[in-house]
Amino acid sequence: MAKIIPSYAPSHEALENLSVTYLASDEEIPTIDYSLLLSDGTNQRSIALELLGQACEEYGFFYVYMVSSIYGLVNHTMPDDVLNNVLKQVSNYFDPTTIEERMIYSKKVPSDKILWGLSADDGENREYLKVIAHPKDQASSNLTSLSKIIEDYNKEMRKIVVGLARSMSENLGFDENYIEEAFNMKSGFDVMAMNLYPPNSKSKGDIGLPNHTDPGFVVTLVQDVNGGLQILSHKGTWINVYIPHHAILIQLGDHLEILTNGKYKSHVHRVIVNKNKVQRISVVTLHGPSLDKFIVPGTEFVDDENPHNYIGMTYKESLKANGGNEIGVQSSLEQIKLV
Ligand SMILES: O=C(O)CCC(=O)C(=O)O
Ligand SMILES: [Fe+2]
Repeated sequence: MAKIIPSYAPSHEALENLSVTYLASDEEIPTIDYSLLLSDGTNQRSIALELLGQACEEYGFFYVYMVSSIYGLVNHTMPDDVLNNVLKQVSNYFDPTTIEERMIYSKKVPSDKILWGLSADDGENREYLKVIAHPKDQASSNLTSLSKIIEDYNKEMRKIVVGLARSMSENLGFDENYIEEAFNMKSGFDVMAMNLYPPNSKSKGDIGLPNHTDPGFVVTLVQDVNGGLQILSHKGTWINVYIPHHAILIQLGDHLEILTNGKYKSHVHRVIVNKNKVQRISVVTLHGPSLDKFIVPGTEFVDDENPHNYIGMTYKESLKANGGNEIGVQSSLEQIKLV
């Protein structure tokens, strides 16, 4: 029987241009109907929770999406206009004629609240802007024309992330506040990375963003078009991330892996650029614990069979453990892992 290609997959023409080295499978990635997670005490909620548990334990990534209407609207609580606006405004922000204005944010000193970069080399091809979106007293407010939409978008996204934290806590066998408290999420350190692939100058090579995992609790991602992001699955194969329009991709972060002593894992991912043919915008938020929160595997996840696998440290220390800075939010999992 012929395979039905979902309407949100890229065209054959787009795929033909992709170097063979970076081919990945079009395996479906797990989907979670967010409204069912919120529906109190129903049988459907138990099923949604079970699917979420499987997605976290096996895959480490999934997208939030409405199961009952395959090509329809997505069923999370992010208002459509906020989602449209963030993508549109970020696209405008990366106007090639105003690059010089953005360059003032390229200074890499640890105290920076905002970081801009442009790479066009063998290792990376993207233009990006990283800002602190939460907590308010540390946020990069009023520094760019994007401040208002960033605030609106992050406010909505945080509600979804808190809902996921509660459901995941239940799945792990705890009170629903377990993850929120373990990460002190009320003061959680959220960094938004806005990415343009390839950057306005021509890209050199296929890599948009090299293999990496991300720190934090979870990473949320929205994008304007599909194509480019690939995640390494638990089976050791690369999966193309094709998600429906307006769906939100959730990837588990390093610190959920640390808290659960490896029961839930962050997964390596990368971005491949398509020979400069299609430009893509992604808005990626790394939702972290509060900077001063000490993160260590929960005692409930440690026993004779599962010894302590990670060194405990504050979130702030972990962001600096590989020589990076806070706003850079690079993974330090290699430095934190004991085995
Ligand atoms: O833009 C993407 O598709 C992924 C970006 C990413 O992985 C990141 O910013 O950490
Ligand atoms: Fe990432």
